[in-house]
Amino acid sequence: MANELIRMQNICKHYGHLQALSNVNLTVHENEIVGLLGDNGAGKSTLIKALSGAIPITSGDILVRGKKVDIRSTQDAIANGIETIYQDSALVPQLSVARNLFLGREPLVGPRFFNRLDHRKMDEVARDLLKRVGISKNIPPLTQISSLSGGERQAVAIARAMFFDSDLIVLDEPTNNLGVAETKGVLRFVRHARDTGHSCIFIAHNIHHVFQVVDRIVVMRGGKVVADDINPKCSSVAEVEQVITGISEDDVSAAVA
Ligand SMILES: Nc1ncnc2c1ncn2[C@@H]1O[C@H](COP(=O)(O)OP(=O)(O)OP(=O)(O)O)[C@@H](O)[C@H]1O
Repeated sequence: MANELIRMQNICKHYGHLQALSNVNLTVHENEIVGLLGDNGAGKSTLIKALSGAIPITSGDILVRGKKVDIRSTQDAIANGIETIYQDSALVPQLSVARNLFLGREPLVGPRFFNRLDHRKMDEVARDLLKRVGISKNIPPLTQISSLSGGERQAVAIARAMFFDSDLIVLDEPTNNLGVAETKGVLRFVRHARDTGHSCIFIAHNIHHVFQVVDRIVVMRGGKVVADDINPKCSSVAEVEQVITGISEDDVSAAVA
């Protein structure tokens, strides 16, 4: 088993009286893709938001490579090697692909106080990166994000996480609303991310997509982890669906009879 990268330990989150997470434990190893599944309201997004610094947790610990860390903001998460890509990817539609790849971390040239954005470097890196993730053909780095398809946008967001060498890339519903070819592209990038030494947490409602890429499946229900070691190679989609809903085929037959 590879080394442990991230450990979320006894995580609790209350929204007022509602307990969205109760004593959740989640571990991700180096070079591992973990699929996080659960029905609506199971607590997946809350857990991921806690890991990415978007919301504070009520109690619990987050450890990176065995060391306790304090993640209170997106910057804290990024500094700890955790990059989260949401459904809408947090890209700026009016800016180019190259600018979006460097958003908030743009390289500068020129003397201090008189420096300016290093467009040439951004273009060079963007061209190389797009080629590496396989979307260079029709997309020059100066293309505006607004003219890209959903899948291409996801690819740019994943490329950004890979370029900044995030240890963990969290993908929240990356295949939602995507066509067949675009979905294939995103799944390919996820595999590519693992093959180049990154780990991923992959959240999706479409279990078939999850089965295609992940090494291990974790299931949440009612704010708790109810299974954390499902091997997609040894389980069927129907079995995992049962774990997600907590309802067995026998229960369904009995209710219908
Ligand atoms: N900002 C909030 N304020 C109050 N309650 C919230 C808030 N965000 C989420 N919740 C509640 O916390 C619980 C877990 O929600 P969460 O969004 O984490 O579930 P999820 O598994 O991501 O669901 P989905 O797949 O529908 O996105 C739900 O009961 C939800 O209503």
